[in-house]
Amino acid sequence: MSEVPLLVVRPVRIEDLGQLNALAHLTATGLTTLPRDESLMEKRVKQAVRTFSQMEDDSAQHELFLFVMEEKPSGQIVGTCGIVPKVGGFKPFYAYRLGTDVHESETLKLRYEHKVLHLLREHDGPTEIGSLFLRSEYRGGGTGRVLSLCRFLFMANHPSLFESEVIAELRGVIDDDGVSPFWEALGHHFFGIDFPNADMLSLYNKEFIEKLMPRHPIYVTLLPKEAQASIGEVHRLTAPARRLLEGEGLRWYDLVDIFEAGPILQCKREEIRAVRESRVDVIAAIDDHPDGMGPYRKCIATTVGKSFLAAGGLLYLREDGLVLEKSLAAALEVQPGESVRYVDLRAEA
Ligand SMILES: NC(=[NH2+])NCCC[C@H](N)C(=O)O
Repeated sequence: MSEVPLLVVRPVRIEDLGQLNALAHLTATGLTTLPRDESLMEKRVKQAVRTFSQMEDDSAQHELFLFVMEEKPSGQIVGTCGIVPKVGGFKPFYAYRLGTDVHESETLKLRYEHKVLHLLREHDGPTEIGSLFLRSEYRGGGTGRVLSLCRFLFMANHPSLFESEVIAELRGVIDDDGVSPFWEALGHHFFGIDFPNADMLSLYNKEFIEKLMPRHPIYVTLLPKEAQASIGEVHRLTAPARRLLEGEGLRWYDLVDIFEAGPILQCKREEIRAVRESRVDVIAAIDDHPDGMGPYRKCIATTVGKSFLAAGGLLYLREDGLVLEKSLAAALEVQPGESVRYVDLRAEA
């Protein structure tokens, strides 16, 4: 069989640690699911390995599903993505809710609508799709979409493991030196440290947030213009992720990050396009010269009962089921008679 490189998403393993640490060094400041800190990375990977091994156990606390994208046959890890089945719990999940307060005076005939940030502490939180990272050489051509969409196929396979609401916290406006206008205007006065430090510390322990965050709502008009303008806006490198998630049905309503005011997108799990439109069908044949309608470019994943594997690839539709090319079937480790879950990749040509 020809060895065409293929990219497959699979659950993280403890042996991936070294490669994940190397990957984290390619990010500017690290990501929640890919911290630039070896001990924290190890903790995350162990949490994820445990979570995958306890999927069948309803009483277990499922902390983190972390996936890696592996290039076959080289074994190189080129990207990661993750899902936190539930945020909040023992430690609350913090966010600012942007509300409107109306102030009106009959005497002066004045009416003001003030934007106000209210601190939210959520113990019974939603499912969060975590940060996604893909090596720059692999970006484009739909690979990032596979990494993002496979999380929704995984959720569709295991709905009972996830909350009915799904959120994504997107990176807010920060410049190349790690300076966030919102943090400078607000957090910095209360925490006394710079944004990258506070961001990193919050991954370990959120006690300081509880103790040091301003206790009162914040009137947005009192913040400098640049900080006001950054509320709900994303970092320029996060703009493609925002478009992708909005295309899947996630929307920004009124929640933002408490440190840098990046938007928190929300959607009901069942209303996410890739969850709603994904289908499970049986594999009729594995053939390099398939008949049937197609090919169709899909994000394809194994279904329940098999270890989770996902890839982007071509599918052909026949009356008796799907036809997959050999390399794709080999990557997904599937045989005729088994089923796969798939959804349109929606990648631009
Ligand atoms: N950019 C940040 N690190 N913000 C602080 C953490 C906020 C996050 N929503 C949490 O509760 O964990």
